[in-house]
Amino acid sequence: MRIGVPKEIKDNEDRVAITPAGVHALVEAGHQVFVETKAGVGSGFSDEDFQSAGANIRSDAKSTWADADMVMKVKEPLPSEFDYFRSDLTLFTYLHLAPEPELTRALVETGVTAIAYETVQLPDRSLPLLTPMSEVAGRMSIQVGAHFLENPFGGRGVLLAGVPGVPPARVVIVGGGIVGTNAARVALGMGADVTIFDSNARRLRELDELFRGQVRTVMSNAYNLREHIKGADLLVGAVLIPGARAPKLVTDEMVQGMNAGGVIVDVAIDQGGSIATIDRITTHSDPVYEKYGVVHYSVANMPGAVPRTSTLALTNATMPYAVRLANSGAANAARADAALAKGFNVYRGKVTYEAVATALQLDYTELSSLL
Ligand SMILES: NC(=O)C1=CN([C@@H]2O[C@H](COP(=O)(O)OP(=O)(O)OC[C@H]3O[C@@H](n4cnc5c(N)ncnc54)[C@H](O)[C@@H]3O)[C@@H](O)[C@H]2O)C=CC1
Ligand SMILES: CC(=O)C(=O)O
Repeated sequence: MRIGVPKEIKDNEDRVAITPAGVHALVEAGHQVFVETKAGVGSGFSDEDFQSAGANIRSDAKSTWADADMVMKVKEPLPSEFDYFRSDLTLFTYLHLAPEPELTRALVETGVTAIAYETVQLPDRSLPLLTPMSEVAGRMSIQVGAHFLENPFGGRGVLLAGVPGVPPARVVIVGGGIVGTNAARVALGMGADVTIFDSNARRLRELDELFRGQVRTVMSNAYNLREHIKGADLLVGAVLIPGARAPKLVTDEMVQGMNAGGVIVDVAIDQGGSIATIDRITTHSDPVYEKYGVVHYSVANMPGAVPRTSTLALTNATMPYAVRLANSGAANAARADAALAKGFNVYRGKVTYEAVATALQLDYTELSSLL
């Protein structure tokens, strides 16, 4: 198979979908790999590094897409990339289609086989290709929050840890999965007072054990959220219902109850956001805006700011699946691997992931009926 890896074009997105080690694995298995020039530079990989591993360097995005049977990316294609879509193309990347009707329509109309990293799901319900970036974004959410809590950056001027005689900042995390757990770990490490919400009682028990009672675990419902968000300094949105639009759990009124100069980091923005006052996706170039006196941060590609760590972590997870797709072709790989089949969001012009179809009010077709 011919695999194309374009340079990412989203604002400050310096991750790349493959490393020289990944190129080596694919070439060893008998495939050809085209990497767009400078695609890896932001992650510390030069064209020569890729060439030495066996890649063919392409001078532009057009030929990288056009000559490939499968394109591997990090972020969802932007409108300028829709022209490259075609029915004999497999696209393997983050897609987050539930809040993206335009992209979904383009994939359906062109018949691309669109496999989303974020919905590949193992039998234990874990999401192996989302997890590494959720680990990164969860850890980053607290460091970003601490930064914007500083007075010169619009915050109320509190130190997460406080100091002897002055209490620590209050951090509230909504969603106790991978993002939430990693956020809690860093917030605790920095000395903050941490409260974590989840709607799953078993998860709350696990968190209580994991953090040995050092974080407050609270059942997620509107009443409890209102009580605990009141007076919070930093609020992290970290919920997920795989493939679906994020539920808006935090209302305008709850945000108004936060301390003035508090900060919201809505990591779940890539699925549409979980906080009512988050009304736009922000970028690394212009990451925050203010509403009700609270700083709002809603960057949908947070790990793109730490590309070296993120590219290595992401490709550790994606490459075994990429090799399987290249060796067998998309349809056979899906037949052989139920976890990978869950990644198929659009196939043969149909939406094959139910939560995406529901979010966008489109018809849903079971993948197995098309394979
Ligand atoms: N902005 C960015 O750059 C990035 C965003 N993300 C996003 O972060 C979000 C969270 O991802 P993960 O932690 O990996 O998901 P996860 O599946 O590990 O955790 C989600 C948690 O939300 C909980 N949840 C579901 N409904 C809830 C409710 N009503 N109230 C409270 N909790 C509820 C679930 O029980 C689960 O524990 C996803 O949207 C993911 O795509 C991940 C990485 C980077
Ligand atoms: C998960 C995701 O969308 C990201 O890492 O950018």
